[in-house]
Amino acid sequence: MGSPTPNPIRFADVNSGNNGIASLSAPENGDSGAKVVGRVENGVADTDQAHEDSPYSGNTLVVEDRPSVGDEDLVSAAAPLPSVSKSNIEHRWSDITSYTTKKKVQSWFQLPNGNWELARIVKTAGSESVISLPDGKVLKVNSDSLIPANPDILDGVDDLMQLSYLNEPSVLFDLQYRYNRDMIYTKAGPVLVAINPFKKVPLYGNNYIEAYKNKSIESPHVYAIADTAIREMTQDEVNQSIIISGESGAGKTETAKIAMQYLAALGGGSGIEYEILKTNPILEAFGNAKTLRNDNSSRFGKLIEIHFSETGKISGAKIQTFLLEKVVLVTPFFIVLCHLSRVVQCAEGERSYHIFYQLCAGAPQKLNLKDVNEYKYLNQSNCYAISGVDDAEQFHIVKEALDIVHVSEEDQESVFAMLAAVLWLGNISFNMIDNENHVEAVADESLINVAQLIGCETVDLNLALSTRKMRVGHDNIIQKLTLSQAIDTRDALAKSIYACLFEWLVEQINKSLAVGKRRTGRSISILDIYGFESFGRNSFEQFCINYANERLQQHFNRHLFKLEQEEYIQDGIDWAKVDFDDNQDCLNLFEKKPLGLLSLLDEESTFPNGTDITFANKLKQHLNSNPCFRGEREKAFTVSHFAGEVTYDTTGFLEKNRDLLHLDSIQLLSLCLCHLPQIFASNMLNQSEKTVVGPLHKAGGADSQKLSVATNFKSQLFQLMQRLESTTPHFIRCIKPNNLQSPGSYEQGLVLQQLRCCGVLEVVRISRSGFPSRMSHQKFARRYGFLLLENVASQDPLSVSVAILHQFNILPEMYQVGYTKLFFRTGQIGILEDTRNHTLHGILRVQSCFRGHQAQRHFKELQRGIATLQSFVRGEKARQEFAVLLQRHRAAVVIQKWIKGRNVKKTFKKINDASIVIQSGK
Ligand SMILES: Nc1ncnc2c1ncn2[C@@H]1O[C@H](COP(=O)(O)OP(=O)(O)OP(=O)(O)O)[C@@H](O)[C@H]1O
Repeated sequence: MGSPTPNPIRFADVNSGNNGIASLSAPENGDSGAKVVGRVENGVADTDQAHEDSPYSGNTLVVEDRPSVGDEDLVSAAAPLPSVSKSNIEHRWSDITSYTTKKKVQSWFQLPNGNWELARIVKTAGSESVISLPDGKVLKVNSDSLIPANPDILDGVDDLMQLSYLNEPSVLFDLQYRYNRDMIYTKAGPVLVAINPFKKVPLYGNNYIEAYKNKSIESPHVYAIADTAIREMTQDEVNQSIIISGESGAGKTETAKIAMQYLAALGGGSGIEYEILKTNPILEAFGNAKTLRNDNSSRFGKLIEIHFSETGKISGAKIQTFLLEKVVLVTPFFIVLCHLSRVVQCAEGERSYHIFYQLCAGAPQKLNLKDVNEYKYLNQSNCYAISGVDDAEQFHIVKEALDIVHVSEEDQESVFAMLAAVLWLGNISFNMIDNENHVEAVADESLINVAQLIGCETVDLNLALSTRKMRVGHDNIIQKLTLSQAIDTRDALAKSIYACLFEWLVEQINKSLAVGKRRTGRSISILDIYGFESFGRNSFEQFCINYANERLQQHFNRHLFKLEQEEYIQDGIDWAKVDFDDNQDCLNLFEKKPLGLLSLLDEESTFPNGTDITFANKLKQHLNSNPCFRGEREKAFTVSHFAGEVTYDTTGFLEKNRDLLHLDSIQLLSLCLCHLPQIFASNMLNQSEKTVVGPLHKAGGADSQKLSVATNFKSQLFQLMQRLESTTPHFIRCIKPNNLQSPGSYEQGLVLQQLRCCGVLEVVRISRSGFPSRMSHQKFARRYGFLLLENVASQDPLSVSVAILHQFNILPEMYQVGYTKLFFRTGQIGILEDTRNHTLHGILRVQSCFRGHQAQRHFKELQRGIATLQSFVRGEKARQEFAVLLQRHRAAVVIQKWIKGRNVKKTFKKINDASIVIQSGK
């Protein structure tokens, strides 16, 4: 757990000698260290959005939608690689061999900062390899520290199962590759992985809903999951569930809303879908708060069951909530796992539930409310506002939503009065009245306001806060409280009022959404539940949450196993060879009676002298031999969960588990004139009566007793699991890419930790232990048939497929031949794929040589032809020119002849004339 530890490896500068090769010593623990992947390219974004109703949804950027990268011809194909990592989790699903180094394929190498870098293997000698990194560094490393990377063609595949090498860095890289291109959804076999973009991405809205409905888009999406759920519900007549998990801020609530949006769009028409969507602002106002991890953190888990009519239209819905932190009240369909300490105190930089701030900003006049910083319950954390959120505006949205779910104006006024009473309760202070530290409440405006708001006398309120009725034998005595007891009582009252109010509101919402008369029993449930938690200090809350996750994980494992099994049986193959790791041992550690964690906790909680230390000792005494348990020093113990080891500090376990209700406070509420406090009191009394016969019942005790928190939690969890068991589940795992809630940043260590915690890597592992790669006979024959040495053109695809398997000596235990498909163990297709690629490369080379040769010959012929042609042309041209010249020459000669003749004639005539003159003697 936790972030990965960097390797203790040394980097040397390439130029600092050693032949330009930096030497690395392998990490001593054999762990290849931290995680990650490079190749970051920025995405962009814009959208019409699914999130308009959440003001907490972060910044908006302009983004282009890009198609998903995928090759339908790609298959899962990994070489048979042994594990390099000695770390527990790595070891279980790594598959690395010397294959990588032998073939000099590109590999992942872990840098000292924990990130993974793509490395090219330059040379391998013995157990060492020389690699070159993208930044030009050349390093000598232990070959075992290299993990094979996938060929480029597999970059960004939309199902992790398509990766040839299913190792952690490859999974991380694939998710990062897609995340950088705003493709936030990726499949991991049957599971959808959703990475929180922390910005609006153009993947939602009516056009997308239409496209998924018409199947014109196939890339992974919450819409696709919701669509499958609707289809399977209608076709198989089986209820469906969409189970969304992830850590705080990972995007569960947004994902649940996106799924609801799709269901509402497809099953809408009656108008009830609008009401269902409008429950979100109410639940968020009362159940969400700003925490350091998320500005809009749901402090409760919820199950929304959406019912459908025969015609596929939504006919109603029912909401169950699971508030975080401790069970206060339990009804058949309602777990309030809520310590609600946030109502009375919250950490620096965090806020209490949104509704308090919204009320102060939106309706101060009506209830004569002061500024938020005037209320002690709100001003201890120095945090009043959330950037980009207008609390007054939100208040109006909540009021509007309350109208829509038919909470009357009068009831709304009462709700706000209860909230104001909680705020004023925090301002009640106490005065010392004797020297035994006994106190009574100061009769100031706070006391008067609370009394007025809940409808009781100030004297009664004072008595309820500063005294406690005790029953000793048959006598009732009144005990005065000390300052700390009075403060505890006041805070407990505030928390109870808030918890009851939340419960009452959910009840009203459920009444309004009540399943229509024409009930078919068909439903789709969306479970938005807190994921596995492991912090520096883990307390009772993490204990309950992780126990719940352990149960959900078992549900998840079994379902996946079942799916695999069904496919194998359908195709008639021997599925008994699939290994399957169950987390039953860990669940036994929690649930076993009488020596399980929960039973021992309950037992110790019943002892008046039981303390957190005696509880821790008891655990160590009885459970030390359990392989899933380890006693730690002092009050701590460690549990080996499916997602890793978690060390719990037992401080506060007993007190939180006992969760006593004070009868005085309940009686006060029952005597109030206002109707809500009366309802709250009767609910609490009913509850305590129902559970009074539990193991914690103390005969004659003064306090109302009930089942322990852990026991209640367990029984509610069983109910929830029973409900989920009867549905076909669809899993969505939300991942938070960074802790800064900032778009574009992808912290590999953080992502890896979550992938492990939410079992995504485990899905991959489970699938790998079966026959994860599968291909139809036709496709297999088409893809690899050309590799066969003999001519198989006339044979059927199955015979061709078998011939291929024989030719490549694939061991019988590595594949199964089904009726329609071939099933392969991990890595087998990789070998074929490699041969196919090499052969294709070879063919390409031969083709290119042949084509080159042909082209050369053709070129030479052309050249010769051109030379001949040129010589003809030139000769003809010369001849023509010569002819012209000759003609001219001849013409010149003729001209010359004539000129010369004429000249001679002229001369002759002159001489002749002269001769005649001379002869005549004149
Ligand atoms: N698909 C999404 N598109 C855009 N923004 C998202 C998306 N999913 C989550 N976000 C952002 O992340 C924030 C936290 O998400 P969300 O409240 O759903 O987390 P969560 O897992 O329910 O946390 P918590 O357990 O604390 O309630 C949202 O307020 C929103 O800004």
